[in-house]
Amino acid sequence: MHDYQREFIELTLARDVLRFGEFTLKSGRVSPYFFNMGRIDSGAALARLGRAYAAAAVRSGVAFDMLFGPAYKGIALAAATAIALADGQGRDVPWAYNRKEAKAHGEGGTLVGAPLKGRVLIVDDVMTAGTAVRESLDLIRAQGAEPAGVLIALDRQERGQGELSAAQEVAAQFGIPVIAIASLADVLTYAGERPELAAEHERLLAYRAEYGVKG
Ligand SMILES: O=P(O)(O)OC[C@H]1O[C@H](OP(=O)(O)OP(=O)(O)O)[C@H](O)[C@@H]1O
Ligand SMILES: O=C(O)c1cc(=O)[nH]c(=O)[nH]1
Repeated sequence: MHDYQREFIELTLARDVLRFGEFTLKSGRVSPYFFNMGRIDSGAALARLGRAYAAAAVRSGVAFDMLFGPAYKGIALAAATAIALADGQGRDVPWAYNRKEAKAHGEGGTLVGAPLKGRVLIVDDVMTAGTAVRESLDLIRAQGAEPAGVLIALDRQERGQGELSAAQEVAAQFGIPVIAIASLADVLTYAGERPELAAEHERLLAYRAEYGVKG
Protein backbone atom coordinates (compact mmCIF):
# COMPACT_ATOMS: atom_id res chain seq x y z
CA MET A 1 0.00 0.00 0.00
CA HIS A 2 1.36 3.42 -0.99
CA ASP A 3 1.41 6.41 1.36
CA TYR A 4 -1.30 8.19 -0.67
CA GLN A 5 -3.55 5.12 -0.28
CA ARG A 6 -3.03 5.02 3.50
CA GLU A 7 -3.73 8.76 3.68
CA PHE A 8 -6.83 8.29 1.56
CA ILE A 9 -8.17 5.54 3.85
CA GLU A 10 -7.43 7.74 6.88
CA LEU A 11 -9.31 10.65 5.24
CA THR A 12 -12.33 8.44 4.52
CA LEU A 13 -12.36 7.04 8.06
CA ALA A 14 -11.98 10.52 9.58
CA ARG A 15 -14.91 11.83 7.48
CA ASP A 16 -17.08 8.74 8.15
CA VAL A 17 -17.04 7.90 4.44
CA LEU A 18 -15.71 4.47 5.28
CA ARG A 19 -17.88 2.84 7.92
CA PHE A 20 -18.20 -0.57 9.45
CA GLY A 21 -21.59 -2.11 10.26
CA GLU A 22 -24.22 -3.85 8.13
CA PHE A 23 -25.21 -2.37 4.78
CA THR A 24 -27.31 -3.58 1.86
CA LEU A 25 -25.66 -2.77 -1.47
CA LYS A 26 -27.06 -2.00 -4.91
CA SER A 27 -26.26 -5.62 -5.82
CA GLY A 28 -28.32 -6.86 -2.85
CA ARG A 29 -25.21 -8.12 -1.05
CA VAL A 30 -25.11 -7.39 2.68
CA SER A 31 -21.71 -5.90 3.47
CA PRO A 32 -19.86 -5.34 6.79
CA TYR A 33 -18.49 -2.08 5.40
CA PHE A 34 -19.70 0.78 3.27
CA PHE A 35 -18.11 3.65 1.49
CA ASN A 36 -20.44 6.66 1.50
CA MET A 37 -19.13 9.56 -0.55
CA GLY A 38 -22.16 11.53 0.58
CA ARG A 39 -20.14 12.28 3.71
CA ILE A 40 -17.82 14.49 1.71
CA ASP A 41 -20.18 17.32 2.45
CA SER A 42 -18.12 20.50 2.61
CA GLY A 43 -16.42 22.56 -0.05
CA ALA A 44 -12.94 21.98 1.35
CA ALA A 45 -13.44 18.21 1.63
CA LEU A 46 -14.80 17.99 -1.91
CA ALA A 47 -11.91 20.07 -3.23
CA ARG A 48 -9.43 17.73 -1.51
CA LEU A 49 -11.22 14.69 -2.92
CA GLY A 50 -11.22 16.23 -6.40
CA ARG A 51 -7.47 16.72 -6.14
CA ALA A 52 -7.02 13.06 -5.14
CA TYR A 53 -9.07 11.92 -8.16
CA ALA A 54 -7.23 14.27 -10.53
CA ALA A 55 -3.87 13.06 -9.20
CA ALA A 56 -4.94 9.43 -9.71
CA ALA A 57 -6.08 10.19 -13.28
CA VAL A 58 -2.78 11.84 -14.13
CA ARG A 59 -0.68 9.19 -12.30
CA SER A 60 -2.43 6.45 -14.31
CA GLY A 61 -1.20 7.86 -17.60
CA VAL A 62 -4.57 7.04 -19.20
CA ALA A 63 -5.35 9.23 -22.20
CA PHE A 64 -8.81 10.82 -22.04
CA ASP A 65 -10.62 13.73 -23.66
CA MET A 66 -13.47 14.22 -21.20
CA LEU A 67 -15.05 13.03 -17.95
CA PHE A 68 -18.41 11.39 -17.33
CA GLY A 69 -20.01 11.11 -13.86
CA PRO A 70 -22.87 8.59 -13.42
CA ALA A 71 -25.84 9.74 -11.31
CA TYR A 72 -25.95 10.45 -8.55
CA LYS A 73 -22.70 10.49 -6.65
CA GLY A 74 -20.55 10.33 -9.77
CA ILE A 75 -21.88 13.75 -10.79
CA ALA A 76 -20.23 15.67 -7.96
CA LEU A 77 -17.10 13.55 -8.30
CA ALA A 78 -16.71 14.25 -12.01
CA ALA A 79 -17.30 17.97 -11.34
CA ALA A 80 -14.72 18.04 -8.55
CA THR A 81 -12.22 16.15 -10.71
CA ALA A 82 -12.78 18.50 -13.66
CA ILE A 83 -12.18 21.51 -11.41
CA ALA A 84 -9.04 19.97 -9.91
CA LEU A 85 -7.69 19.11 -13.37
CA ALA A 86 -8.26 22.70 -14.50
CA ASP A 87 -6.93 24.39 -11.35
CA GLY A 88 -4.11 22.04 -10.37
CA GLN A 89 -3.05 20.27 -13.55
CA GLY A 90 -3.65 22.95 -16.18
CA ARG A 91 -6.08 20.70 -18.09
CA ASP A 92 -9.47 22.10 -18.98
CA VAL A 93 -11.46 19.01 -19.98
CA PRO A 94 -15.17 18.84 -20.85
CA TRP A 95 -17.40 16.89 -18.48
CA ALA A 96 -20.90 15.44 -18.56
CA TYR A 97 -23.30 13.40 -16.46
CA ASN A 98 -26.60 11.59 -16.73
CA ARG A 99 -29.95 11.77 -14.97
CA LYS A 100 -31.39 8.59 -13.48
CA GLU A 101 -34.82 9.62 -14.84
CA ALA A 102 -35.25 11.33 -18.17
CA LYS A 103 -36.45 14.94 -17.99
CA ALA A 104 -39.55 15.48 -20.13
CA HIS A 105 -39.55 19.31 -20.20
CA GLY A 106 -37.04 22.04 -20.93
CA GLU A 107 -33.96 20.67 -22.66
CA GLY A 108 -35.19 17.12 -21.82
CA GLY A 109 -33.28 13.86 -21.93
CA THR A 110 -30.89 12.09 -19.61
CA LEU A 111 -27.53 13.53 -20.63
CA VAL A 112 -26.30 16.85 -19.29
CA GLY A 113 -23.12 18.79 -20.02
CA ALA A 114 -20.61 18.37 -22.79
CA PRO A 115 -21.60 16.05 -25.68
CA LEU A 116 -20.11 12.59 -25.20
CA LYS A 117 -17.33 12.31 -27.74
CA GLY A 118 -13.72 11.23 -27.94
CA ARG A 119 -12.18 9.18 -25.13
CA VAL A 120 -14.39 9.33 -22.05
CA LEU A 121 -13.12 8.65 -18.53
CA ILE A 122 -15.91 7.47 -16.19
CA VAL A 123 -15.62 8.90 -12.67
CA ASP A 124 -17.52 7.20 -9.84
CA ASP A 125 -17.14 6.34 -6.16
CA VAL A 126 -17.03 2.57 -5.87
CA MET A 127 -17.29 -0.52 -8.00
CA THR A 128 -18.98 -3.58 -6.52
CA ALA A 129 -20.71 -5.80 -9.09
CA GLY A 130 -20.06 -3.35 -11.94
CA THR A 131 -23.70 -2.56 -12.81
CA ALA A 132 -23.33 1.23 -12.66
CA VAL A 133 -20.16 1.24 -14.75
CA ARG A 134 -21.69 -1.05 -17.38
CA GLU A 135 -24.66 1.32 -17.67
CA SER A 136 -22.24 4.21 -18.23
CA LEU A 137 -20.27 2.23 -20.81
CA ASP A 138 -23.52 1.54 -22.70
CA LEU A 139 -24.41 5.25 -22.63
CA ILE A 140 -20.99 6.32 -23.87
CA ARG A 141 -20.94 3.80 -26.69
CA ALA A 142 -24.52 4.60 -27.69
CA GLN A 143 -23.37 8.19 -28.32
CA GLY A 144 -20.54 6.96 -30.55
CA ALA A 145 -17.87 7.91 -28.00
CA GLU A 146 -15.07 5.68 -26.78
CA PRO A 147 -14.64 4.63 -23.13
CA ALA A 148 -11.11 5.55 -21.97
CA GLY A 149 -11.21 3.99 -18.53
CA VAL A 150 -12.92 4.02 -15.16
CA LEU A 151 -11.68 6.12 -12.24
CA ILE A 152 -13.04 5.18 -8.84
CA ALA A 153 -12.10 5.79 -5.23
CA LEU A 154 -12.60 2.23 -4.05
CA ASP A 155 -12.46 -1.08 -5.89
CA ARG A 156 -14.35 -3.45 -3.62
CA GLN A 157 -12.76 -6.35 -5.56
CA GLU A 158 -15.97 -8.36 -5.59
CA ARG A 159 -17.00 -10.92 -8.15
CA GLY A 160 -18.88 -9.46 -11.08
CA GLN A 161 -20.76 -11.73 -13.47
CA GLY A 162 -18.28 -14.62 -13.20
CA GLU A 163 -15.27 -15.48 -11.08
CA LEU A 164 -13.23 -12.36 -11.88
CA SER A 165 -13.77 -9.11 -10.01
CA ALA A 166 -16.18 -6.66 -11.62
CA ALA A 167 -13.23 -4.36 -12.30
CA GLN A 168 -11.24 -7.16 -13.96
CA GLU A 169 -14.26 -8.14 -16.07
CA VAL A 170 -14.84 -4.57 -17.25
CA ALA A 171 -11.14 -4.13 -18.02
CA ALA A 172 -11.02 -7.38 -20.01
CA GLN A 173 -14.35 -7.02 -21.81
CA PHE A 174 -13.95 -3.38 -22.83
CA GLY A 175 -10.16 -3.25 -23.02
CA ILE A 176 -9.97 -0.28 -20.67
CA PRO A 177 -8.13 0.31 -17.39
CA VAL A 178 -9.95 0.57 -14.08
CA ILE A 179 -8.07 3.00 -11.86
CA ALA A 180 -8.86 2.87 -8.15
CA ILE A 181 -7.34 5.09 -5.48
CA ALA A 182 -7.71 2.23 -2.99
CA SER A 183 -9.10 -1.30 -2.91
CA LEU A 184 -10.55 -3.74 -0.40
CA ALA A 185 -7.05 -5.22 -0.10
CA ASP A 186 -5.81 -1.83 1.15
CA VAL A 187 -8.70 -1.52 3.60
CA LEU A 188 -7.87 -5.03 4.85
CA THR A 189 -4.19 -4.16 5.25
CA TYR A 190 -5.10 -0.97 7.09
CA ALA A 191 -7.59 -2.72 9.41
CA GLY A 192 -5.18 -5.64 9.97
CA GLU A 193 -2.55 -3.23 11.30
CA ARG A 194 -4.88 -1.85 13.98
CA PRO A 195 -5.81 -3.93 17.04
CA GLU A 196 -8.90 -1.75 17.62
CA LEU A 197 -10.21 -2.87 14.21
CA ALA A 198 -9.60 -6.60 14.82
CA ALA A 199 -13.31 -7.53 14.83
CA GLU A 200 -13.96 -5.47 11.67
CA HIS A 201 -10.96 -7.10 10.03
CA GLU A 202 -12.43 -10.55 10.72
CA ARG A 203 -15.80 -9.56 9.24
CA LEU A 204 -14.10 -8.11 6.16
CA LEU A 205 -12.23 -11.37 5.64
CA ALA A 206 -15.46 -13.38 5.95
CA TYR A 207 -17.20 -11.07 3.46
CA ARG A 208 -14.31 -11.33 1.02
CA ALA A 209 -14.44 -15.12 1.30
CA GLU A 210 -18.11 -14.97 0.22
CA TYR A 211 -18.09 -12.29 -2.48
CA GLY A 212 -14.45 -11.54 -3.22
CA VAL A 213 -12.33 -12.82 -6.03
CA LYS A 214 -10.90 -16.26 -5.35
CA GLY A 215 -7.15 -16.76 -4.97
O1 LIG B 1 -20.82 -1.81 -9.02
P1 LIG B 1 -22.26 -1.72 -8.60
O2 LIG B 1 -22.82 -3.01 -8.07
O3 LIG B 1 -23.11 -1.07 -9.65
O4 LIG B 1 -22.30 -0.78 -7.31
C1 LIG B 1 -21.65 0.45 -7.19
C2 LIG B 1 -22.56 1.58 -7.56
O5 LIG B 1 -23.60 1.63 -6.60
C3 LIG B 1 -23.73 2.96 -6.10
O6 LIG B 1 -24.59 3.70 -6.90
P2 LIG B 1 -26.14 3.91 -6.57
O7 LIG B 1 -26.83 4.05 -7.88
O8 LIG B 1 -26.60 2.85 -5.61
O9 LIG B 1 -26.14 5.21 -5.70
P3 LIG B 1 -26.09 6.79 -5.92
O10 LIG B 1 -27.35 7.20 -6.60
O11 LIG B 1 -25.98 7.26 -4.51
O12 LIG B 1 -24.86 7.13 -6.73
C4 LIG B 1 -22.34 3.52 -6.20
O13 LIG B 1 -22.35 4.91 -6.23
C5 LIG B 1 -21.84 2.92 -7.51
O14 LIG B 1 -22.21 3.72 -8.61
O1 LIG C 1 -22.34 -1.55 -3.93
C1 LIG C 1 -22.88 -0.52 -3.54
O2 LIG C 1 -24.07 -0.25 -3.74
C2 LIG C 1 -22.07 0.46 -2.76
C3 LIG C 1 -21.02 0.06 -1.99
C4 LIG C 1 -20.32 1.03 -1.26
O3 LIG C 1 -19.33 0.74 -0.53
N1 LIG C 1 -20.72 2.33 -1.36
C5 LIG C 1 -21.76 2.70 -2.14
O4 LIG C 1 -22.11 3.90 -2.20
N2 LIG C 1 -22.43 1.77 -2.84
